[in-house]
Amino acid sequence: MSKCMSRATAQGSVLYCIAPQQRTFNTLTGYIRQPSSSQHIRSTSNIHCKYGHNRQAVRIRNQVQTIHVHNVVDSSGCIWPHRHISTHTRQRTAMYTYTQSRMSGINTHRSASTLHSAGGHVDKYTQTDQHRQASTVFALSSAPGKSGVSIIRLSGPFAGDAVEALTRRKRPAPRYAALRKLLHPETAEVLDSALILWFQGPNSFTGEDVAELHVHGGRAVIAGVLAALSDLGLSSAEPGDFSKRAFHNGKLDATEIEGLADLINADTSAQKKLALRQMGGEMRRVCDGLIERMTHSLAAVEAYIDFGEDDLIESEVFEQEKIHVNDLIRDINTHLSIGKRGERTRDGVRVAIVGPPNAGKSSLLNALTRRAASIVSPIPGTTRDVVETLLDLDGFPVVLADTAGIRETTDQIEAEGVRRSIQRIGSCDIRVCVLDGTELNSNHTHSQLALESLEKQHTDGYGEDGRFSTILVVNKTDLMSTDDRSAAVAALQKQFGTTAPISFTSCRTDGADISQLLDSLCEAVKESCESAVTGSLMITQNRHREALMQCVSALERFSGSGDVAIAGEELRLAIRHLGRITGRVSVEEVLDVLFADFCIGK
Ligand SMILES: Nc1nc2c(ncn2[C@@H]2O[C@H](COP(=O)(O)OP(=O)(O)OP(=O)(O)O)[C@@H](O)[C@H]2O)c(=O)[nH]1
Repeated sequence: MSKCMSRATAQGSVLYCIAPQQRTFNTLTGYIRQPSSSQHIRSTSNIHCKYGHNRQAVRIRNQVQTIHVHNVVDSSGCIWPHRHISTHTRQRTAMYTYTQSRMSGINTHRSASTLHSAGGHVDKYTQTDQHRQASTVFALSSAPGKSGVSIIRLSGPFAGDAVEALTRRKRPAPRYAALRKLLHPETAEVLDSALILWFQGPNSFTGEDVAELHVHGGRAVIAGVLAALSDLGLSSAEPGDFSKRAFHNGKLDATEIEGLADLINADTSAQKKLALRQMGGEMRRVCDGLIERMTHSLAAVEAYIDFGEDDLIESEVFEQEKIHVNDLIRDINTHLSIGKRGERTRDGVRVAIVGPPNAGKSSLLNALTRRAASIVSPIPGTTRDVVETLLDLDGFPVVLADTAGIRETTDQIEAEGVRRSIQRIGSCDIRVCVLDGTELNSNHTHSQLALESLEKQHTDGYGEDGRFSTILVVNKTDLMSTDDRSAAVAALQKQFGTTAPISFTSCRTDGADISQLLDSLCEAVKESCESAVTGSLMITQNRHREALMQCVSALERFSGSGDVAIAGEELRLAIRHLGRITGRVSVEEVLDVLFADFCIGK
């Protein structure tokens, strides 16, 4: 085996490393406790060692099979003991530590040969050590870019050591902020003065050891600290890494993680409230309650299958459980019947402004958003496609869409726009149908066509929640007389009934009057979300809805089944569907209940 000698120098210290020339051997870093010195020594080859804070270690990165590190000689002539280091190919990082007490026993002024013959100061290599650094992740947890303070978060078994290596002091007491200087572990360069928070696992967000470094939010500071952590052998966190660790350590379930993501993305107060509720575990509690009930039923059915013939379990058990399951179906359907309020609050209520050309739809969108989001012109058919913009209406998120004016046309592009408008009428939550008040009483064909499209898409004008989900807007009131208004109301009520909300607006460029419409729209938007913010259950994602619906289907099959074994399978399937929402369900749960409730084995 060929050997190479690397000579490392830095600020007057010299370290000689003699190591085999291994194909896969890339980097060797060491933390050598040296009370008299904390200088960093960088090798001229790809090996480098340094004087670190509290212990000596030799870390080998990359995929290394066998490393022989022979004489390591420091500047004072000491030869560090011979060692033979073997690692696995799959181990990315191996770490060999020398305890403080043993190192302090080494007389650094003794001759090289004396020390060499003394030999054997290597601590036992532990499997855990190999993975500690690599399995510890770090990331900038606050928004990137310049800021007053930025937070870098570390999570994993090496988090505390990393803090000590950066500060060259003991880690702070858990949950107490401590002001510390951060120093580069190799160069001792001052990186920043930071506030450090230490959370001893499992009492942390991820359930692991976690440290937060509150550094000054300059780009160079952040880059310096991140590079130092990388130099320490820690891994950069993947997106969602911290939450994933929290999930795997049982700190958060899937719905709470979704709530956390929603909270971070919340733009309006309603979205924030909804996210906080979900993050607080409301969905989990509902699901856990339902799963518990199903698990009891399954336990009873399983017991009947296994012991029914021996008359240990009464034969009515199956029928009794069917009653319980029917109650479950009713309860889940109640949750589903609340509609898409949670999803609307999370993703925004879809409001479409529809109507004939030139009625003032784009003008209205601009007045509502208070910016020129859509092109306004006296030429009919200006808007060709759906123009979407986001609006915060009294804390509720709204996706407001301007659409092409509905009319018969031979222009292919405009016809496509009209098709999209009609499609939007059918798919949105609330329709705002804008009509030109000056043309309404003259049986204007375009207005009629737009109103007919509304009726076709939404036969009676009532939405899934049983409320009239279309607001009729009579625009250009600045050009209308009082008699015109009364006639417009009469005409619209004749077509849509007296409960149809009608608003009068004027979108003149020199001052819009849309207050009446704003009130109606706010009310409609609130109504379409409200129970999600205040009510008992919020289904915020389509996947929740689908899982609940699949669960109900399986429960219905259970109820309809005459075969207890098949019915048991359906119940198991129903539990699995519900378990997918929270990401937690296991066979053990069923076994636990089975044995606890029936005392089998007596
Ligand atoms: N006097 C008056 N004019 C208005 C009012 N609202 C809109 N207009 C004018 O009506 C014309 C058409 O307005 P738009 O907002 O482009 O109408 P639209 O419904 O989007 O038209 P299309 O793009 O063809 O569908 C423009 O000249 C506007 O300035 C209003 O309340 N009063």
